[in-house]
Amino acid sequence: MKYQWSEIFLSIEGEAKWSGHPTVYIRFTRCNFSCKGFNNPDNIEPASERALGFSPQHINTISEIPEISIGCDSIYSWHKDFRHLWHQGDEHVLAAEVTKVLPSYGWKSNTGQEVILSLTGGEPTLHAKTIPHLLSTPEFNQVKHVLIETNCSVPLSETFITALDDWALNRKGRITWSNSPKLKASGEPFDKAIRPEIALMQRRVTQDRCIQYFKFVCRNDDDFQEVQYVMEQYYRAGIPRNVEVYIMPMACTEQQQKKVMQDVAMKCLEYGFIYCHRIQNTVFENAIGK
Ligand SMILES: Nc1nc2[nH]cc(C(=O)O)c2c(=O)[nH]1
Ligand code: SF4
Ligand SMILES: [Mg+2]
Repeated sequence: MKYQWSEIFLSIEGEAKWSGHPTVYIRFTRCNFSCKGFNNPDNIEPASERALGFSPQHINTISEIPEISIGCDSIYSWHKDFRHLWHQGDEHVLAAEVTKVLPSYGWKSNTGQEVILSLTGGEPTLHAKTIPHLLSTPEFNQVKHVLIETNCSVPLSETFITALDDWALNRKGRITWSNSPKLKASGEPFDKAIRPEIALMQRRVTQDRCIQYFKFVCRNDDDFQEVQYVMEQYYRAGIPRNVEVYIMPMACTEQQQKKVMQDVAMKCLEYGFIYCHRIQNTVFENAIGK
């Protein structure tokens, strides 16, 4: 099967439940959203040279991309102007790239710590038809924990869920659904962004093999109120009220994160949500490949 990705890297998980855990990321290409509203009060076109501070055409490899500070910080994985930087190949080519970045101890360290395989993007569920085949490739025999970093807005097929469930049962593995539904501030329309039936579908992966949480990007009280409203829609549809809800400061850069993190942390205490720092911003300046 054919795969298309923009980067593969090893880092510590920077966000939410598995923060700090060793993780290999496959950043797939394409997204169904563009999230132009993030960190963009002046409504600048995020793919323009004015917003980026550089022209994508002049970039030859992904590591040359400077810090992105407006819009989606993963724009290079889905915007057509970055297409020349993408990679493609079959599952063996992709798995070989993953193996290159894996720590010398492989998928499990001597202390028993598992390396998470994070499928991110872009929107990784747009590749759902090919993901089960990828997970069954022999190079991934030792993978025990797959994290799907999704915006929870792309319908999931019965076939995909069954395949993930079979993989988890046979492998004694786990699937984490890391959901980042987009609020109004992202610029995406509510009815496209908030799809409780998709979150419910995720839970059809057998319960003891399935972890699910929600993670929202906030900067002010309006955003927190919207999270409350949005979660109510998920609860009504059948998502249990004890599901973990994380709030991340709206920030592409560490500077932006620093500016709002204290307010966001205090609001988390007020509303009863879990504060979620973007560790990769603080530790690695949100650099590409970290
Ligand atoms: N360290 C690190 N953690 C992450 N968690 C989610 C990420 C993403 O961009 O999907 C990400 C990322 O890009 N880097
Ligand atoms: S859904 Fe995620 S990857 Fe897609 S544009 Fe929005 S922030 Fe970027
Ligand atoms: Mg990132």
